[in-house]
Order: sequence, then structure tokens, then C-alpha cells
Amino acid sequence: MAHVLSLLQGGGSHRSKTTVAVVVLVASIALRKLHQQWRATQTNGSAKPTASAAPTNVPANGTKKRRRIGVDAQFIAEIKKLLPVCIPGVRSPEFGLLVALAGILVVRSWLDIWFSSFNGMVVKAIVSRDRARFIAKAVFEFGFMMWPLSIVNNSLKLSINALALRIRSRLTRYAHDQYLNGITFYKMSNLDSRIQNVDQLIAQDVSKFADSLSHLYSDTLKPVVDIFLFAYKLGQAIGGGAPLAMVSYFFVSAVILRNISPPFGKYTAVEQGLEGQFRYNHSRIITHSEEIAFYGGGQRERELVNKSFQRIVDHIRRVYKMRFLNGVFDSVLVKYGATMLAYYLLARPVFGSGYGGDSVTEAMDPTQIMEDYSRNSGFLINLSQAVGRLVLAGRDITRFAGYTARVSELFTVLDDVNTGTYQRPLVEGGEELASILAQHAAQSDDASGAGSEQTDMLLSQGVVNPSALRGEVVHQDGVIDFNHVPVVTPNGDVLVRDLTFRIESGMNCLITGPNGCGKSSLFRILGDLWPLFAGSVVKPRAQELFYVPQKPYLPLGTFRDQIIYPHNHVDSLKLGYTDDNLRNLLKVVHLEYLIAREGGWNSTRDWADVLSGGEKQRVAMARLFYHRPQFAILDECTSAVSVDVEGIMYNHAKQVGITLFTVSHRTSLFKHHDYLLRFDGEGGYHFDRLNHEDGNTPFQFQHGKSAYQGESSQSVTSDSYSDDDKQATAAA
Ligand SMILES: Nc1ncnc2c1ncn2[C@@H]1O[C@H](COP(=O)(O)OP(=O)(O)OP(=O)(O)O)[C@@H](O)[C@H]1O
Repeated sequence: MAHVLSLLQGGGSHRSKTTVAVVVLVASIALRKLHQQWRATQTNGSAKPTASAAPTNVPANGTKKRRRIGVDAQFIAEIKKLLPVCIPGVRSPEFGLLVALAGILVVRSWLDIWFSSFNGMVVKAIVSRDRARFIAKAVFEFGFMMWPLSIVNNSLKLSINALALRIRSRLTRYAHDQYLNGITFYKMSNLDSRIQNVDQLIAQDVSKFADSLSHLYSDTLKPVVDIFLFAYKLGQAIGGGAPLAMVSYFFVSAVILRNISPPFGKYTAVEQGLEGQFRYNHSRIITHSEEIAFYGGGQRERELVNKSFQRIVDHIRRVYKMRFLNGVFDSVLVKYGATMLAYYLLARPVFGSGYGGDSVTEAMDPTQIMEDYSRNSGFLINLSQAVGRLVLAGRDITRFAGYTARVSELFTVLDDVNTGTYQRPLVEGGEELASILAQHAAQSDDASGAGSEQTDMLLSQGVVNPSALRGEVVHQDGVIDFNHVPVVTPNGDVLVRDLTFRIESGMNCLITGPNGCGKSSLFRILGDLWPLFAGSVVKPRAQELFYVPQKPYLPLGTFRDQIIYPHNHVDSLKLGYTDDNLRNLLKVVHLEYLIAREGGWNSTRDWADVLSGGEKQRVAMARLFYHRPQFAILDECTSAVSVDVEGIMYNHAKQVGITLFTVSHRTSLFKHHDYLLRFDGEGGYHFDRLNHEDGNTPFQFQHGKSAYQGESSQSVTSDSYSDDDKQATAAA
């Protein structure tokens, strides 16, 4: 210590100067290490994706299968499928970012080389006590170069993050387009059993895949470039005092940064909140998929999820920009400012007054040795670090393969479901379903498709594809006609073997039967939610069929949105609906008071919590009157509404020309219907006109028939529906 103090005080001989050189050399190496540590902190600064579990499939046989994830032929095939979605072409911004990132990485490597040589020159200037050269290098050259150094390093981070965000945006939008195409979101969770957690895949795994891909690109490209450059350079070539000042500087810098830095912790919390909201919006689609599917609300839901996703993108973009600026100041202040200070501290003993008289002997030329050693050690450190990073990148590839497998499986299943193929374990290995299809095929002399060996084999594997579907849908206004239709659940359970009935506009029909007999399932087939395996269904277009469930779906949005769903405000204005018109609809269902109670049409609440069960059901009826379809499918939708208000609502529906197709066990509703379709719960049903004259008994048909086991006892066609009947219905 005394020796160092004596050096600082300027005393010393030739030996002392050699010691100074050694001190400078050690400090220089320490400084370089400090620099490398800073750089490592920078590289690791951006969050790396965590390990991902292998995708868990539920194959047709129902057992869980865990695929071994690795860099294999399947991984290559998956990447080939995903890359065109992530980077659609050489003119895309994503490709531009890849090129820019490669350019920045090359510049960064060049700067590393510059720094190694520069460091050697600074060391030489110090050791040879060349004050002018030192000032030119350490103050002017470095003072100039610290800006490109700082900007390049932070540009690297910015472009890695921007690339990840762009890839995520591409994949998420692609997934949304597929998932919310028609009623795919319903089919994914109700017909196909391969993926249980679409929300997590879209909201989390896609993001991790994008992050991982972007990091992997830079984490492999940079070391590769470094290895070539530093190996070449090395081949060409050859083949710390004042800690208190340093600590004080870091302390002061930390205080300054703490005061000028934006609250990144808070931003992270906000980001998590937005991510949570985004995920919640997706989970709502799964929870309410049936209702949304019946409403045809896919488009509206896509708007909502895209909007909430856009909020995340906007937020992250803002934060990245702040991180970039903050990173520049951070680097200048803590990293390069500290480096300058370190140079000063290292140089202080050399330029101290006590060193003025002596010079290092030429024979040893220690200055050149110092310069070469310092520069070459820089090359060597960079080279070994590049190799180390490449080894680490190898480990990251396995993790990346996990994300790739999950995202690729999501897109495969979306593709399948969109083209009418789904997989799930079928009851009795699909045998009963196959026999029904064979029977229908024989009846219709259809030798191909349904009932064929190939279809039977696919069904036995739990695969239902378009070749198994021989049903026909015909669109026609004013009629719902089921002709020899089997009612089959998605897992192949046959609820009704052969259903035939016909109702026309004005023929209000009630459906009854024990729980689980297939009443709602009939609507699922009518609404195209479940596949039509055989027979034919004649019905109006989707917008003329309106479904009102027992638990109404209340979308995110304003009070007005609850009435007009799945329309938005602009749609309703185009249809000529003012708020006054909507108020009149609420009057019909006795809910006018809600407008004032909930703070007006534009107030936004969690409507499922705010409204009572009966209020929710009446809001759903107001929605029905807003849309005024030809047929209303009412599935126990007034179970929580008082009988008098229920009567008013049913009468209003009839007045405005909506034909009712109701599932209910409430006797109070019988008087509003003219026909009864009754399932017996054992595959049989009965359809006939209701006889109200005999006291409105639910099971008293006009034709005097009792419930029938097995098959249709009576199907009322338009022929048997006489003019008298129509007049009676109209009068009602
Ligand atoms: N997504 C599905 N996948 C497989 N089976 C289903 C699905 N949805 C319903 N089912 C089955 O179909 C059968 C009929 O259901 P459905 O909802 O049509 O009954 P329901 O007659 O309306 O009964 P409830 O009066 O209780 O409402 C039930 O056994 C049910 O478990």
C-alpha cells in the first residue's frame, strides 16, 4: 500500500515505472472484465423465455401422450410451416428487421474489435506517459465513440424486441383469424379434444415462441460472426486504485438514474394486467362459446380480443421506446462514464508530478508489449465468450423446440377444425354412429362416404372428417324442416336415431322431454354447431334464427351493447335504432329503469355481476326484439322471469311476427304454443299439434296420440297444416 502511495505521490525509479505498468495492465484487464460484465448484463437484460412443457395432446384413444421435444425432423417441418406466417416475404417489415439486426450485430462486432485495439493504444499512451495521445484517445476519441457504442448496443436490444413483437403480432393475428373464423372457437373446445387450453396457447405460448425465435437469431448469429472475426484478428496478431471514487461514482449514478428513470416496475405490472385482461377475454370466448356461436358473434369477439391485444402492443411499444432512451443514458452514465472515470483514475498515477523525469528503456519496449498484450487479450476474451454463447444458444434451441411444438399444434388443430375435421374419443369407438350412418346410406342408396370402410376406420380412431357427413342443409325462409336427421353428440352418442318434423312461420312449437334427452342438442344441429351426419335440414339463413339461452351471454362493453349484441353501435345506427328505440324495447321487457340505475347507455360494467338472473333474461329478450328474426329459439330463457312479464314478452314476440321454438317445462308457456315436440329420453319422440281446448294439458295432442317410444309417430307437414290451422295461429 505504501508502495502504491509512493507511486501516486510521484516518486520512484525505473523499477517503480515497471510496477506502474503492471498496475495499469492489471487495472486495464480489470476494466475490460468490467466492460464484459456490463455487456453480459446487457445481453441478459431482456427477459429470456422460461422452459416450456411439451405439448400435451389428448389423442382419440383418450390417453395423454407426451412427445419428446428436440431438434428433429418434426421440428424442422414445424418451423417450415410457421416461418412463412412469422416472416411473410422479403418485402415484409419482419425481413427488414432481420437484415437490420444482422447489420447491427456486425457493427457491434466491429466495435468490439475497435475497443480491443483502442484499449491497447490507451494502455500504451499511459505506459509511455504520452499525455497528448492519451487525451486524444481517452477523451476525444472515446468521448466520440461512446455514443455509437451506446446506440448500437441499445439498437440491438430494440431490434430484438421489435422483431419478437412483430412475430408475435403476426402469429396472434393469424391465430385470431383462424380461431374466430365462423364458429371455430366453439368447435375447438366442444368438438375437438386435442387442445384444452387455446387461451394459454394464443396468449402465452405464441409470445414465448416469438421471444425465443428473436433471441435465438441474435444469440447464434452474433457468436458466429464474433468467432470468425476474432479468430481472424487473433491469427493476424499472433497468433484498479481509487475504489472509493469508483463506488461513489456508481452510487451517485444510481441516485441520478433512480430519479430520471421511468417506473419500469409499474409498467411491468401494467403489462401483466393487460396480459391478464387479454387472456380473460379469450377465456370468456371458451366459457360462452355456445352462446356466441348461436349469436354468430365471432366477428364481434374478434374485434374485442384484437382491441385488447392492441392495448398490449401499444403499451409494450411505449415501454420499449422508454427502455431504449433510458438504456442509452444508462449506458453513457454507468457504463461509459464509469469507463472514463476508470481511465482517469488509472492514468492519475502515471501523469502525476512524480513521474515527469523517468522514461522506460527502449530495449524492453514495454509500451508496445503492453499494447499488444492488452489488444490480444481482448480478442481472446471475445473469442472464448462467443464460443460460450454459442453453447448456451444450443440449450436455448431445445427450449425453442418446445414452444415451436405447441404453437404448431395450435395451428394444425385450427386448420383441421376449419376444414371440418375433428378428433375426440367416440362412444363405443364410434360403432353406433357408424351403424347409423350405414343405415342412412343404405336408405338413400349412397355407397360412398358415410358408411364406407374408410369412414368407419376413421371413426374408430375418433376422427370425424367431412366424408362422414352426409347431411344436407338447404336455406329457405319461413320454415324449419328436419328430414330423417340423427341427433348425435360430438362424442358419437346417438340421442335420436331419426328425427323428422316441420314447422313453418306462425307455428309456435314447444319442445319438452327429460333432462339430457337432446332438446338443446337439436338446436345445436339447427345452429350448425354440431355436424349434420345424415338427412336434411331446411331452415332460414343464420341471421333469421336467433338463440336465447337460459344463461344469456353479456358481452364486454356498454349497456347499449348488451341490447344490440352482436352488433356494435355503428351497426345499430345504420339499422335506424336510436337510443329512444332501444328504450322502447326495454319498456316491453319492463327494464326501462335499468338505464337510469346503471348510469345510461354508455356506462360500462361487468354486466354478469351487476344484473340479476331475471334481468339478464329480460335483457336477452330485448335483444331478441331488437334483431326480430323469423324464428326465435328460446332455451329455458324465461325460467327466472315472473309469469306475467313472461306472458307479455311472448305476446310481443308473436305481435312482431317472431315464430317461437321453445324448450321449457313451465306449464304457463303451453298456451303460447301450437305444436309440441316431445322427446322421451330413449331415442323416441312425438310431434303433433297441441289441443288447448282440453285444458292445455301438455301431453294431450290434437290427434289423441300418447307419447311414442322409438320413432316419429306423426310428422306435421305443410300439407297437413291446414289453412284453418294457419288462421288459428294468426289469430293467436
Ligand atoms: N359438447 C358436448 N359434447 C359431448 N356431449 C354433449 C355435449 N353437449 C351435450 N352433450 C350431451 O348431450 C346430451 C344431451 O344434452 P342436451 O343439452 O341436449 O340435453 P337437454 O335435453 O337440453 O337437457 P336439459 O333439459 O337438462 O337442458 C347430454 O347427455 C349431454 O351430456
